[in-house]
Parts: sequence; C-alpha cells; structure tokens
Amino acid sequence: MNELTQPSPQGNTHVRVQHQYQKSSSIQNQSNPFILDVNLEFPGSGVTAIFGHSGSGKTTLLRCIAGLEKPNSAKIIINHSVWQDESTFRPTHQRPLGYVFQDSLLFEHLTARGNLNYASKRAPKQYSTSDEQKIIQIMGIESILDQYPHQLSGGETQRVAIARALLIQPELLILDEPLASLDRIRKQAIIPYLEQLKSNFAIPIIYVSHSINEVSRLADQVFVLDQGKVIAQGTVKEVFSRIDLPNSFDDDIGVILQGTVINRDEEFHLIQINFGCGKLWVKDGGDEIAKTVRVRILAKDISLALSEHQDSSILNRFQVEIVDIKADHDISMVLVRLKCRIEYFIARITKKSLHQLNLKQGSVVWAQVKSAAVVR
Ligand SMILES: Nc1ncnc2c1ncn2[C@@H]1O[C@H](COP(=O)(O)OP(=O)(O)OP(=O)(O)O)[C@@H](O)[C@H]1O
Repeated sequence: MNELTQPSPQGNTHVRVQHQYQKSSSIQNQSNPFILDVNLEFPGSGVTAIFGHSGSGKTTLLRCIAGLEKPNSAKIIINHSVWQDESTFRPTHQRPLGYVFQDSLLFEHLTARGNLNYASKRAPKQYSTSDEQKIIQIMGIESILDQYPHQLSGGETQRVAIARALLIQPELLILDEPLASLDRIRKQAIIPYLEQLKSNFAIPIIYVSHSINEVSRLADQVFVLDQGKVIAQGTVKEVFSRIDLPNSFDDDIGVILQGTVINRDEEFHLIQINFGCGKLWVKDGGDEIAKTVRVRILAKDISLALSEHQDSSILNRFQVEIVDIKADHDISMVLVRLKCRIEYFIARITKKSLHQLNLKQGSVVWAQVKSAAVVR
C-alpha cells in the first residue's frame, strides 16, 4: 500500500463555527443579519456533503474553514491538526487545504503539466513519482498534460484542477460545486473519477453541491444547512429517506438504495439488484455481477396500489407498510414514507389518491417502481 491509500491514522474532523457578518457589510436586512452556527463532526476520510438551498450558508462555512473569514468563535480541527480554536488562527496559507471551485482557474500560461508542477513544488514534501503518476492516472489526464488550459474542455479543466489540489498534499479537500458549470453528459463522465478519488485518498473531502444526484452518488454522510443551521445530518441514505425536510429537496425528494448486482437480462438490457427489501430491475449500465451499486428512486416515481398488480408494465413491486404521511410543498400532494424490511421508500402521491384509497399510517400496500425511472 502506498502513501496515498494508507488508511488515515487520524481521528475525526471537527468543525464548529459561529459567524455573523458585520452589520455594516451585511447585504441582509440590518436588523436581521445572517448568522452561521454549525457544529460538524465527520470522519477523517470519505466524502461529506454540505447540502442546502442558496443562501443557507455553505460558502460562508467553507470560507471560515479556509480562513478567509474570521468567525466570532470557531474550533476547526482537521484530523488532530488545529486550524483554529480560542488561541489559534492559522491564516489561509498555513492551512493545508485543496480547494476546487465551480470554475477552476488554471494558470493560462502553463500547460496542464506546468499547473501540476506548480502545485508539487509547493507541497510540504515531495510525492514519489509513482504517487504523482497515480494521481494523474486516477483523474484520467495523462493524454492532456501538454495542453494549455484554453485547449481543455470544462470537465478536463476540473480534473486537472482536482489533481493540482491533491498534489499540494492537503489535509482537507474541498470541492465546491465542482460540476456546476458542466452539462449533464460531462457531469456523468466526471463522476467515476470522483468515485475513484474517494476510494484512493485517505483524506476528508467536503463536497458542496445543490445536486442530490451528485451527493447521492459520492457522499458518505451529509449535513443539510438551512438559514445558517444544520437541520439534518447522517448518512446519505438516512437523510434522503426523511420526509420532514421536503423544502430542502423539493421535487428531487427520493431515497437511495444500495445493493449488489445479481442478475443480467441480456435480451432486455436490464440488471437485477439485490437490496434490503428484495430485488429491483433497473437499466443495464454495464455493472458487473457482484458489484455494489447505488441507485436513487424519486418519490414521484413510486405509485401505490392496494393489491399486487401482475398485469401492469411495472416490473418492480414491493409490499410495504406506511409509516408516516406528511404534507408536501405542493398543496395537492403528500409524501408517504414506506417501510420494506430494513429499507425505506418515499412516494409522492396526490391527496386525492390518499383519500380515495383510504391510506393511513399502518396500512400495508404495494409500492410500484418503474425500472425506467430508477436513477443511476
Ligand atoms: N460578505 C458578506 N457580507 C454580508 N452578508 C453576506 C456576505 N456573504 C454572504 N452573505 C449572506 O450570508 C448568507 C449566506 O450566504 P452563502 O453565500 O454562505 O450561502 P450559500 O449557501 O453558499 O448560497 P449559494 O448556494 O447561492 O452559493 C446569505 O444570506 C448572504 O446574503
């Protein structure tokens, strides 16, 4: 095992920040300034997502972590290394931090390789050539090293930017909406590189995004911010299966399921995934048998029936119990939380259907999931 993949010997990462913008500079109502008050603990490796609406305080939090804002009170300990507490305030340049933004700026006069060398030279100690090669290979940028930034696509630029951030040997990597400027196809193309990143580097990664899709694919745990406070935290599975936070997820509300590929239907281009509630047919994305995969099922893609319908086009049917019903942000809809063995689903159905089927907490019904709607 080499330096990059060694399990982190360190403990948790702890970020507690209380910060209020100076009233004089606040673009908020003067009598109601924005206050960030959060306390986050997360492991010393893996991806932690910070999720929240615009204005919830994500950027402010990152700026505090980076030392670009001086909070009123803060304790920022990254794997035992104190960046800030009552008696310490490390300035930004003394915080070993890799920071990748939405529109990463590479040095235009340097090739991709030149940009990487710039970072390597500033690293506290030299990576071995093989470790450098590994970073380049994981980010898939071998063939573009001699190109200048203006010759790179958006996705390639971001991959070079991430490699450059890694080469400074950060103790914390912040990815701040790294895919926001890419179109859907490029986003899909870069996610596998980020998955590789996660499994190959034993450093904590903070991932900020508005996209539940990205967070579902990449994050291990998530903190949901609202008006400067943490309103939910836990594993992505736990947080995204809650129905008491609908405004945070809006129409994207849905659960994440993780399971193992057990079967392939070559004729009809489907795979079957075994998960905590049974077996689910989904589109074949080329995953090998026995691979662990995550899928997302949106609440709007689940319908409910009182009996099992064998005569419909829907391939996936699960017997479930209604454990909770909550109002949706849309007045005509409700959110129904369903338990199926050890898993949860959420269905978003009309109030009219709830009424007509006389659905209540404790009712046992059939959840129907279209294979075509499962998000990979
Ligand atoms: N320099 C500043 N001075 C005063 N208020 C600010 C300043 N920067 C941000 N704010 C306010 O702090 C609040 C949180 O802003 P922040 O940029 O952290 O939100 P965000 O969650 O990152 O939003 P987005 O997703 O749109 O980037 C907002 O109400 C914003 O108006």
